[in-house]
Amino acid sequence: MNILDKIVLRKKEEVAAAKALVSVQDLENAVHFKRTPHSFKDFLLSADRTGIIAEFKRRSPSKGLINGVADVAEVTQAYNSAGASALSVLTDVDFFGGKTEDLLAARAANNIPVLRKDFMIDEYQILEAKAWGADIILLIASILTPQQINDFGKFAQNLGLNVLLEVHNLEELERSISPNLDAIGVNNRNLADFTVDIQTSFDLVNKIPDEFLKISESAISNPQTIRELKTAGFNGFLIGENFMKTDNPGLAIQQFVAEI
Ligand SMILES: O=P(O)(O)OC[C@@H](O)[C@@H](O)c1c[nH]c2ccccc12
Repeated sequence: MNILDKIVLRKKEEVAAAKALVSVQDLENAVHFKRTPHSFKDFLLSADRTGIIAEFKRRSPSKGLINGVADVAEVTQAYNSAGASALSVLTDVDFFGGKTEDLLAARAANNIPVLRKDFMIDEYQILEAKAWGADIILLIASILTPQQINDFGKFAQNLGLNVLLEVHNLEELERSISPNLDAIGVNNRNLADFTVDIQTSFDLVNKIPDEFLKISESAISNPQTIRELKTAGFNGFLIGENFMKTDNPGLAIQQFVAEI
């Protein structure tokens, strides 16, 4: 069993436990449930912003502890001030050290799109994302059937949420394309074995239909890479560790942006 299989198994238990504690009605009654989500596209393509989706990530299965002290409101506000187009906040507890409160805190502190970064396997989690104030959800092709991607995408868009589909190879991309998506992200990290290769993005960019926003995800640590990815056709760049591993992620993004 690879790490992704383990995460999904644990996620099923977590979702079952959450459902027993908080009803769908409770989620629908949350204040954020009524807010209109920001448009991912507007912020990604805005000339005033950088296209960077800056991630708050405490730890990961591949890297272990990345940052045990960072404050989510402080860091996400600094990401925002430096020109991030969106924020990505991990809500997975057991493998990434995230929590619901992190998403709520990032939402409260910022007026730009926030991605709920988690392993979505059930519509209930999409309702949670909406109730917690997220604007974007992630669907990971390698853990979902094409039918689920289509259904979850439609369900999320009906709630006004933006949908980011993550793929890692051509086969996943071709089988997962659906009209109910806003953006397609190429993950440079293979979640099954953690190998990283930025070339994955360059190989797949021209296979993504132009109606979707194009995002390159993971292992980006160099401003020069952003320029190359832009030239290749990418609109967005998901960056976590490169900022989070420093003792001042806000300063790290500021210096990075100055060099783009
Ligand atoms: O920290 P990095 O290498 O900059 O990567 C960020 C982001 O792409 C990565 O955290 C990620 C991409 N897809 C995911 C799915 C689940 C959890 C995490 C991820």
